[in-house]
Amino acid sequence: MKRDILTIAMPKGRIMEEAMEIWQKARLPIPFDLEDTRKLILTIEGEAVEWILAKPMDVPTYVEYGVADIGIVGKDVLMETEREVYELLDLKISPCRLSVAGLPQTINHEIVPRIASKYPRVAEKYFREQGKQVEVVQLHGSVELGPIIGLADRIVDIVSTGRTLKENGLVEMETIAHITTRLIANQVSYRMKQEKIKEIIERLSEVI
Ligand SMILES: Nc1ncnc2c1ncn2[C@@H]1O[C@H](COP(=O)(O)OP(=O)(O)OP(=O)(O)O)[C@@H](O)[C@H]1O
Ligand SMILES: O=P(O)(O)OC[C@H]1O[C@H](OP(=O)(O)OP(=O)(O)O)[C@H](O)[C@@H]1O
Repeated sequence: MKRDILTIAMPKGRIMEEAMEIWQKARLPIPFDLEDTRKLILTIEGEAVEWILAKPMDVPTYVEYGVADIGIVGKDVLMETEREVYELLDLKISPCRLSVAGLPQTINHEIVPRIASKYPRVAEKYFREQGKQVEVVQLHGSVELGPIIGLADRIVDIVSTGRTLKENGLVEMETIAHITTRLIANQVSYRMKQEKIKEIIERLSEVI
């Protein structure tokens, strides 16, 4: 942890685009060279702030280990990674849901159905709590392929507009959780850098 600098873990991709909008509205500083850069650590002139550009699934890891003081991350990732971090604020951006989906009207002949997912822990926990035994196969993307190519009976994945399911002939069967993006903090940073972090929370709260 850097004493005098607040380090923010920002996920590259769709969350960053929306997060930048509320960051701007909240009059919080943003690095200039964000659009066209391969840099992974960005500083802001005149501000005691730096951004780490991270893969979404890695954001809670950086924050738990204290290499980032705060982070922006989807609730889906928090549920999957189960990291020891404080969840401070619901930014209410990138809304979607984590759902079970599959081919319509399939009769499950398998005693232990196979579930493909980018979220193996969430999937296992969900079916276990239902008293159902399943085999979970982890994929890293294009999860909707699973049932179509015969790898899995069902999937557990993000659904937003439903377009990906529809265009691949799948239907949403059960909703596991409604998801939005959260502001998280390292537990020690939250105490040591309370003033800076509280100011960010206040400013963001005004524009959410
Ligand atoms: N289709 C979607 N619509 C809205 N929000 C989404 C959608 N898909 C994912 N999200 C939310 O945005 C977060 C980041 O998604 P994104 O697609 O940028 O990353 P990713 O595909 O998990 O990461 P990567 O492909 O870089 O490993 C997810 O964790 C989820 O909270
Ligand atoms: O309901 P929709 O609006 O169609 O959105 C859902 C899709 O968006 C995400 O995929 P992403 O674009 O991140 O690609 P991925 O398959 O590589 O994860 C998610 O995994 C679904 O596939």
